[in-house]
Amino acid sequence: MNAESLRKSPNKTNKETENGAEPSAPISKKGILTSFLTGKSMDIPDSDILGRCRFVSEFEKLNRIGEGTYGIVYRAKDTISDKIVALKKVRMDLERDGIPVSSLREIQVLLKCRHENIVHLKEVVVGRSLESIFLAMEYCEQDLASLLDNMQAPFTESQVKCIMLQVLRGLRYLHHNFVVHRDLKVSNLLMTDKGCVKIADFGLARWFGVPLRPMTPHVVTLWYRAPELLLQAPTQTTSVDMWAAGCILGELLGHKPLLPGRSEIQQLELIVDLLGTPSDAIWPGFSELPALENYSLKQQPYNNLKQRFPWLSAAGLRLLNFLFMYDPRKRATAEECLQSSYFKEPPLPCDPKLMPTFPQHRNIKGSKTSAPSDSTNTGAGDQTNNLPAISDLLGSLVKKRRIE
Ligand SMILES: Nc1ncnc2c1ncn2[C@@H]1O[C@H](COP(=O)(O)OP(=O)(O)OP(=O)(O)O)[C@@H](O)[C@H]1O
Repeated sequence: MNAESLRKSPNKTNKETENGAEPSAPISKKGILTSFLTGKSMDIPDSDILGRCRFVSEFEKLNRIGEGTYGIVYRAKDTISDKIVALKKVRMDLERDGIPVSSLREIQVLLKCRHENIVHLKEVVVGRSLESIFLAMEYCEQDLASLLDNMQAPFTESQVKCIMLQVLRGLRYLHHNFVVHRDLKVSNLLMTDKGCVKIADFGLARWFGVPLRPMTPHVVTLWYRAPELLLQAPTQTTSVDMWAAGCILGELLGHKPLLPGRSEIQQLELIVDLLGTPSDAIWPGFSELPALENYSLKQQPYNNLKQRFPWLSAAGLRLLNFLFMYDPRKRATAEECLQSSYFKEPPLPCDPKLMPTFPQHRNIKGSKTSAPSDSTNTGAGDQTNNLPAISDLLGSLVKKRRIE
């Protein structure tokens, strides 16, 4: 496994846990699904809410740009508007209940999000068979993981600040709207050739509320996973995204992954090596966390962030320390980070438009791959009178799955 693929999925476990501790509600009827997808009342006719889906044959596949756990992503041209889009083919779980719950979540969250630092889901597109669904998203030329692996010179501090400000603005928007992303990492940060950073991949995202309900702890790719998740705290909040943001800031500043653990135990050890051993004094309730019943952390009294980043200003170190508060209740919020003096002192964040442009290696890398199976000519002209609504389509795919 090379650094790029490790960055993308280092020990990601249990990407979705339908049978875990998470409360769920049955989805089997079209109306319920419509309400799930839109958050609107179930008695509004589906077509009024969701409109009609276009067929994928209206898109010309250009090349494959990425493949994740839940789908293959293609660069494609919308032949009606001539615009370039990213077309993510949802990987169906035909052995089980059809459309993966992560894809339903991704559609549900993205349909409601509209922010320049969140990838924009333009529409849901269908293939010839009911089993093929595609997400047509705005196209971003780069993802940060591939960029970091391929760029000649590392980002300057002023570019790092520019990227982080955009990530934090995206997070502030999500958290204000009660969405926790839960899988923030450099490979899920995309960048346009205008220097605009977008948070992507909402397959693990959730709405949270008060009171906090238990969620499965095995989320967030290992390197970016917060200590409360590693120690199996039953509830999780937006602070898991903030820890991941701290790891991303460290990675951008240090030009390599900050905490590249190979197992959950090693991940905890790396955290303790960097930040010192937590205690009930700094993190009330720490010693009662479930994982500590069978395991004790090694003793390491020092915070080594300054040793790791000796050149970083006091404001930069303060920000990192704030993001790496062990106690999730004390950890920085996105809003607090945006106020940090680190972003107001030299070197100042560069203007996104002044970010350098990078070679679009992804457009070449995947070009040998075959077309999405439904992008062949399906006689779309004959079909346009009979387009299914998103809710009809998903309703027929979701058989008996229970989702939150
Ligand atoms: N809108 C987009 N524009 C350009 N590239 C994209 C876009 N969306 C996704 N990609 C590329 O496709 C890859 C996989 O996409 P995505 O992360 O959404 O899939 P996934 O199956 O949910 O992945 P993972 O296994 O990381 O959870 C990304 O790393 C990125 O390189």
